Amino acid sequence: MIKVEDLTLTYPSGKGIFNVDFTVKTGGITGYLGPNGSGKTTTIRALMGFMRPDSGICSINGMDCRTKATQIQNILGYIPGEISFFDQMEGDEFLNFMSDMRRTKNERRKNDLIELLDLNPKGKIKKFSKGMKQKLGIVAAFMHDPEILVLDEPTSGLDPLMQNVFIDLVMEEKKRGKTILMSSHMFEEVERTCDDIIIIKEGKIVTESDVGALKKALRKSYLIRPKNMDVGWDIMQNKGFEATKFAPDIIEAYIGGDDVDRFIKAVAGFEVESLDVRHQSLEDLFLEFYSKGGN
Ligand SMILES: Nc1ncnc2c1ncn2[C@@H]1O[C@H](COP(=O)(O)OP(=O)(O)OP(=O)(O)O)[C@@H](O)[C@H]1O
Repeated sequence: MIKVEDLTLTYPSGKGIFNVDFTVKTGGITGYLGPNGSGKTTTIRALMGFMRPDSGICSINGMDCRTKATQIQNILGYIPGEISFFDQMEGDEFLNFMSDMRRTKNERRKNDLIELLDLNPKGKIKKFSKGMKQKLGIVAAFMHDPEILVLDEPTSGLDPLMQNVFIDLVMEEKKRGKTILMSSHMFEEVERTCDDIIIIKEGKIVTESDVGALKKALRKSYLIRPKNMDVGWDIMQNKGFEATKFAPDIIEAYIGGDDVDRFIKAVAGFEVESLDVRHQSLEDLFLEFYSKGGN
């Protein structure tokens, strides 16, 4: 279990994270989303024990991330947001170095991951492309088969094919009962893999929900192109529907499931050139949270 309790960590500039509080339950996978500079990496740095919080505690499987960082390393796989390796090392040398440091050797799993990601780990890391470095980071994080995974934008730099391979890998780990916290800007990857979603903005959590509940909150809207915009607009307003002007000649009306009949009767009251249904996607909802701070 990953537990972050009332965590505040401020930089001298006053930026940072404030009273951040969440739990990733054992066997669960939580997506950690937020705009650039919102505090995802800062939270993860505290979880890794790299930074001392001003207040609050974070723990992994009951071990304090500050004082038990070494013990935690043995059960943890971590992909940093910006991967910086020992550039002079060869890729496979780096993987051996990591295994030696953790005192774990699982050659078979390491080789399976290398094959899965289609990585050639030979050659100096400084000559690796961004995607190759990311793959090397993934192998290093997963090769000791850790029970906890903390992944900071794990698919950045991967091509779409590899992003899919990675998502499948994460799903496989989830089936095997791993506990995963994953920061991301990729809505699709979060939607496909996560049980729970946390959105952070300006250092504060603005929403925390399970994906099922978020999906239930998705609204349906209708795009109506009236023959006469003024007439259509007035009728929608007078009948009290929540509507916006999607385009100069198109009205977007947001209609709850129990209001459809009333809506159809209202639309029958004016001449309509076209009517389309628009399903709000999770991505639309996330973007709303990003821009408004969530409500
Ligand atoms: N080492 C640092 N020293 C001072 N300020 C920092 C430091 N690292 C981050 N910050 C500031 O803290 C805030 C949170 O940054 P953080 O890197 O945690 O955001 P993030 O959500 O991971 O962003 P991104 O999506 O861009 O990776 C930002 O305003 C950033 O400028």
